[in-house]
Amino acid sequence: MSNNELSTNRIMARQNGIVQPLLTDLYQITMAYAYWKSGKVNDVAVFDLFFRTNPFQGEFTIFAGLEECLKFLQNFHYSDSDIEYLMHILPDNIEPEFFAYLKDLTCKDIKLSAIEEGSVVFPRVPLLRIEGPLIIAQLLETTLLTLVNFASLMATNAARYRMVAGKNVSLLEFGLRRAQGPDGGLSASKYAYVGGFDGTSNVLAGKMFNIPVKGTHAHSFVTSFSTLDDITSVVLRHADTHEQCNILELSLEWRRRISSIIDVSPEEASDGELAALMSYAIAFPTGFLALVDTYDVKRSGLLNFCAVALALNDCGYRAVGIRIDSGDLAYLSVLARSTFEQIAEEFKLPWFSKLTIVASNDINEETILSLNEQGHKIDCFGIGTHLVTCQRQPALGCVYKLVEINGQPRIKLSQDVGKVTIPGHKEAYRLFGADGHALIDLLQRSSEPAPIIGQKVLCRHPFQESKRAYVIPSKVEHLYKVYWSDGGVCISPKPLSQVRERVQSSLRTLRQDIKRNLNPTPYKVAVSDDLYNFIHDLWLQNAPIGELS
Ligand SMILES: Nc1ncnc2c1ncn2[C@@H]1O[C@H](COP(=O)(O)OP(=O)(O)OP(=O)(O)O)[C@@H](O)[C@H]1O
Ligand SMILES: O=P(O)(O)OC[C@H]1O[C@H](OP(=O)(O)OP(=O)(O)O)[C@H](O)[C@@H]1O
Ligand SMILES: O=C(O)c1cccnc1
Ligand SMILES: [Mg+2]
Repeated sequence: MSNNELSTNRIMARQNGIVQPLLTDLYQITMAYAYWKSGKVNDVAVFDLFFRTNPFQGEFTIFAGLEECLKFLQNFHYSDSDIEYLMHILPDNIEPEFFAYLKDLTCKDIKLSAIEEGSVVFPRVPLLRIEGPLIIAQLLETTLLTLVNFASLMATNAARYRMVAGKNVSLLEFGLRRAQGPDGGLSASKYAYVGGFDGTSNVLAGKMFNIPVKGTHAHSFVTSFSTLDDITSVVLRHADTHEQCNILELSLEWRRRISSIIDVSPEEASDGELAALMSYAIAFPTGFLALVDTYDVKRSGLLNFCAVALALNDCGYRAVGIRIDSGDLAYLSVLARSTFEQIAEEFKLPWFSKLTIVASNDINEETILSLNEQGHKIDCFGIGTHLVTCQRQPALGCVYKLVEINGQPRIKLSQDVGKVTIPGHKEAYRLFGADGHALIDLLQRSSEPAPIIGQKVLCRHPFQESKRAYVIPSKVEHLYKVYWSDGGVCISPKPLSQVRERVQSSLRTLRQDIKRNLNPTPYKVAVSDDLYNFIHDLWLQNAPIGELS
């Protein structure tokens, strides 16, 4: 086995067990029977998978889910129990030979071309092109859509959070408890990472996808302690000397000493909270990151945290930081940072001023933008609900449309021009300007020669005759590669970390005005002159001529 095959096997090894041929809509199977019955077994189809509108009122989308689509093709097979179940639910008149046909079905005759996973993509440009026997290509529709739609929506959402947060802030995904069920939660963690998050609290996602797992602790850990008597073990060995340190005595002493600096009386601070933080510090002396908003950040949490952090320092350990999960996150983060700076200055501990401040609590894109405007000192956002449920737009509208059958183009007409499909077997090219930015995506008929660097190309709006422009590309990127043919994967999927890097490098090719949050400029998607005429001839051929009476 070659290295390439080995790495393909490693990456392709795991897929969520519910992704299987029956994870589809019933109509795919009933259509398959009707196709089979009407002698269409040898028909060859081309389907395009694309979306019509970018999500989140934005002007770009991140394409994700390709690796899972390839795993699905690789594993596509109806088991005996699948066939039994289908026999049970389909009408009695279904011919038994159809089930024998299904039993042997695999994706060996399918060819899948796709844009690279992690790329920025735009409306109407197919993300996937599926060619092969009509019946099997049809049977793939729903599963491919469910694998691409949520993955791309999540990756786009995460990339948008990354853009507003900036590259110096760390982003953690905390959404499992709020996600659309266990599968939604698992996919959300995976594609949040692809979109630019740094880690997840979801342990299974960490194991399955090799994503860094991170976290702090919950309020329950603090509220489970009521008094200082609740702490049974107070001893921590010094990191270097291994001498025993009494964390309780040290923390109480520090709390008394720093209370005047912070201007909070130790009597106001919660002893239960101090007991909890000391216990956490003893359990994780090298990873002490404490939740400080259980009672009152200013009057209790910060004082208790700093006392325990200084006690840990006496034992040779450096605390990591705090998490704030309620209140005014701008104000409280600034307050926390200035407290850390005061202590750093007073006790000549420069690292204390750099302690990490994590913020969480119903954060969304707008909250981050607003916090940026106000000024804050947050190093890390922990984000759950809005991220994983894509609350601002809960679905991406990818569709799967037949564009060619047995070499003949197919068009789906609609009163809504935006919904008319672009027929035929096509290629997509991204044309870049001299400054390195992507200028336009161009769809052409596959029979046309590719655009050439330095040569003028006429780019036309697919439906509005007067909208056209000449483009002289400085670089031309052919967007499709064949990822699956002859029953196997042709290009090894990249590790997730590389797909994540691809997202950022692909986003860098977009002009800033296309990426901005408010009223972004649309990116242009065009068709060649040849494809334009092809669409419109076919449109006229297929649109019935009405009669006025
Ligand atoms: N400075 C800020 N600017 C804008 N939004 C903020 C700021 N600070 C916090 N928020 C957001 O405001 C909301 C505050 O939530 P909420 O009204 O539930 O208050 P809370 O602080 O969680 O109260 P509680 O103590 O009851 O938990 C959250 O969505 C939070 O992300
Ligand atoms: O707010 P999200 O973006 O969804 O982030 C995850 C939230 O989950 C946790 O607590 P949880 O919300 O379960 O309880 P709490 O609101 O009482 O802290 C955590 O403290 C965050 O607040
Ligand atoms: O680790 C955390 O702080 C965390 C994890 C999940 C949800 N909220 C917070
Ligand atoms: Mg909450």
